[in-house]
Amino acid sequence: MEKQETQPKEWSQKSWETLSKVRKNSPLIQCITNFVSMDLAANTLLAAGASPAMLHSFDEIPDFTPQVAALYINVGTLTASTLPAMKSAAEIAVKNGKPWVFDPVAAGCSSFRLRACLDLLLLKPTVVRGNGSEIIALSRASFGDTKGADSVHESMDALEAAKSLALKTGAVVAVTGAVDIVTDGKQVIGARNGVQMLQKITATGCSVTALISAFVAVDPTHAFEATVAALSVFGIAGELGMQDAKGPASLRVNLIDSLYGLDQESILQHAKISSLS
Ligand SMILES: Nc1ncnc2c1ncn2[C@@H]1O[C@H](COP(=O)(O)OP(=O)(O)O)[C@@H](O)[C@H]1O
Ligand SMILES: Cc1ncsc1CCOP(=O)(O)O
Ligand SMILES: [Mg+2]
Repeated sequence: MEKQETQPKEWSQKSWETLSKVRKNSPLIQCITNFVSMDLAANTLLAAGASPAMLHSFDEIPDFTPQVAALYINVGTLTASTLPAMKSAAEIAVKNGKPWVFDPVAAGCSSFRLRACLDLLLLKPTVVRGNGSEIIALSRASFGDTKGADSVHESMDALEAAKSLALKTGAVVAVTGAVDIVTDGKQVIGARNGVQMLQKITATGCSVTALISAFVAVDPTHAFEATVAALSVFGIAGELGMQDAKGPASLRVNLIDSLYGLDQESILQHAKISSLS
């Protein structure tokens, strides 16, 4: 039977329902993430109702990773000594049927980092979320056309790269920017929530990937829909937070407050989700 496409109003309802489920279930999310993002990513998860644990020691992974609802891996401050823990956690998550979500920060920055990201992709992430330059680097398996952790591409420039990466890896692939794109290689959904000022706060990308992990944790059989919902919810929190922000520092505070206080009416009113297929 042909799969029914979710309509725009259903997308916003789905976003609300998934946030409500995160609040109700408070999923435990293991985050192996970079030093810059630890604070904002953990606070994003707490504000959404999830339970973050920034545990990254190789020695703890065999005991701890099987207990989590989802695993989040982010290579932002990658070193040769931190990579084995990431690989081990991903393997254990997959072995235990837990979803894992990958943020390939600055994937195209160096051959070391690109190789590490391509190796992690072989360990079957459920979702990959990056900016335009990161997704293009992974899809072409080439480094160079990038500016560290920041993107030199619009998200829409990475649409074909995202589709091809999704087909190659079997992961749901999300590209953020003015339009957040989510694809499984066939279906493409765009979420147009968010404000440009989010780019002026470090680790907002890392934090929205952490949020995706929590949303996927409570709806693992619908990772695609959960990813769309998380991106839209984070963007709406940014829009509401921007209303009385004076700049990046106050937006950072307001973002967390808005996410914490989001209600059904605000989500249904503000969500801008549509098909790009
Ligand atoms: N031009 C923009 N307009 C609105 N929202 C944006 C814009 N650029 C980025 N965002 C939002 O900022 C957050 C971080 O995305 P992005 O800056 O692409 O990630 P990264 O920090 O990994 O490069 C996402 O929620 C995204 O939707
Ligand atoms: C600045 C920086 N350098 C290494 S990791 C990192 C944080 C990147 O965060 P984001 O990808 O969310 O902008
Ligand atoms: Mg990033």
